[in-house]
Amino acid sequence: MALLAEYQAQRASLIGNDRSLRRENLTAHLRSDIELQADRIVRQIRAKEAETIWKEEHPSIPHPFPGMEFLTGRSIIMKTRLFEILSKMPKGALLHAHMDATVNAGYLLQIALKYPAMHVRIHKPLSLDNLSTNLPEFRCLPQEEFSSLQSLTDPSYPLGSWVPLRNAREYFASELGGVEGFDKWVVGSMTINPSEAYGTHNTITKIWQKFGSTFITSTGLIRVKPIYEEYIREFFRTSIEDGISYIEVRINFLYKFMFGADGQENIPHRDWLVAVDEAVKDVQAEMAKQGRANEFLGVKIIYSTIRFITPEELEWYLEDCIALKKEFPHLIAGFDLVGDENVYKPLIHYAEQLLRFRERVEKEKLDIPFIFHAGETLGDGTEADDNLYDAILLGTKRIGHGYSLIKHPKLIEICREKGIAIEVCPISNEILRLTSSMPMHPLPAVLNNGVPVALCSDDPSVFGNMGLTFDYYQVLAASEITGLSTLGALARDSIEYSTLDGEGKKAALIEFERRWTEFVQWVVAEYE
Ligand SMILES: O=c1[nH]cnc2c1ncn2[C@@H]1O[C@H](CO)[C@@H](O)[C@H]1O
Repeated sequence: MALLAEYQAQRASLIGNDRSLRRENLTAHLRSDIELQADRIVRQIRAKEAETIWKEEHPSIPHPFPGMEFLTGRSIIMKTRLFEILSKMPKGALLHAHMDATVNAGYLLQIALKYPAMHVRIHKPLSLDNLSTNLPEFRCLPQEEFSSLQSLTDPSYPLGSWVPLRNAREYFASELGGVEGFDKWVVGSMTINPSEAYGTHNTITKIWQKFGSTFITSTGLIRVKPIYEEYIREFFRTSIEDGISYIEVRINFLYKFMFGADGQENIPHRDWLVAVDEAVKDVQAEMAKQGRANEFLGVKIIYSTIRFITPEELEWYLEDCIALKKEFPHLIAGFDLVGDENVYKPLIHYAEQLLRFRERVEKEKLDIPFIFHAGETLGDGTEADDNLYDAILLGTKRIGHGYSLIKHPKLIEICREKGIAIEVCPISNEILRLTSSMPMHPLPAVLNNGVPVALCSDDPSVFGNMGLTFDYYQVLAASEITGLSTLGALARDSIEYSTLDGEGKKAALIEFERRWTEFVQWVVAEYE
């Protein structure tokens, strides 16, 4: 018996020692009694739901489990109490999202339908068999080019001709579902559905083909000034409703102009920034009117372009970024290169331009850190994986995705010591087929090696993970140890590792603590 008692003591000590290194326990001393109580309640609810709703039969979801494939499990997630709780949780900052993929696709279509200048065309006849691959192309036309065609689907439709969006919708063939069929077709072209992610496109290469096509379609609608203005307001409002109080959003500046309401493609980048500035002010004013001013602390932009351009072209974008920073110092937070790392150019391809940019930025005392996507791959020693070396050597402030970081002990050490936070996008990684479900995601390994992490949604309109609640849910549901306190630590880190400056960051952290306390009190009052 003494033998076993001694073993038990050793066991408890080892577990205690190991657990003490986990992220949430590094700040355990800061936890209030009420937070501990809320954390315990949430654990009980999670355990109960794992045994009930996640074990029940659901029509068309044969083998549910917590942390399962998001697109299949989404309807179950939304019925859980855990989801209800997390949707009320203050999330801190959203540090990784692509602007073009932040507003519900159906809502975007509704905005676009207000503009008679918006047209649509196709190049192949539409049929029930090709609805998911025969994609709509949208464009805002100048008045003199408006078309009077009625239908995209009539046999007399001249393929490749523009049809006013409203007509195309109203006269969409009834065999293809009429108006409702049109909406489904358009929304389907801007989103990924479960049979694509887990069936027809179930490889990284194939899902990226589908994923890339959603941007081609949605950009046609979004890159129109009046639509953009409404779009970004909706993004900010829905984020706030989800408990996000500050945003660093990546805007893709690849196209040099946006279309104006008059159908002319002549709106330069500086006007895109003016639009963001105005939207932030308007939404802040709305919030102030509701007595909720402190729930929305603002938005910054991570200037992005796509990693298929030439190094010479990159020079233009870097100059453009510097010019915008000088005119809008409060808006430009950093610089990034985006797009599929597995197929496009690695960072090393642009090293010379990036190094010169860094030197120049330092000399002119401009604050434009690199905030690079890197290691969003399953590769081990591939160019995409090696991007992690270059991102770190080039001085990246944070790493977007860093999915393959876990294979690099030295880089983990550097991230931990230098405080390079990883923007982890759990649902994005699963839908883009890096992992088949949350229990297989490397997040706990990264986190428990002391690397700071901010949870992010990446492309919520394409994946259906609007806000941050779904990503937090997947992380919480897939663990036995991660608790509400861990999520609180992650939310706090999203502010800590943002580009907010000293005073701004301090204020944001104070406000977060106020909301966090209110939240844990609510959990206890409501669910005890
Ligand atoms: O997870 C991602 N990794 C890399 N690039 C991405 C990701 N999500 C979106 N984009 C890229 O951002 C652009 C839209 O602004 C798109 O070109 C898309 O490929």
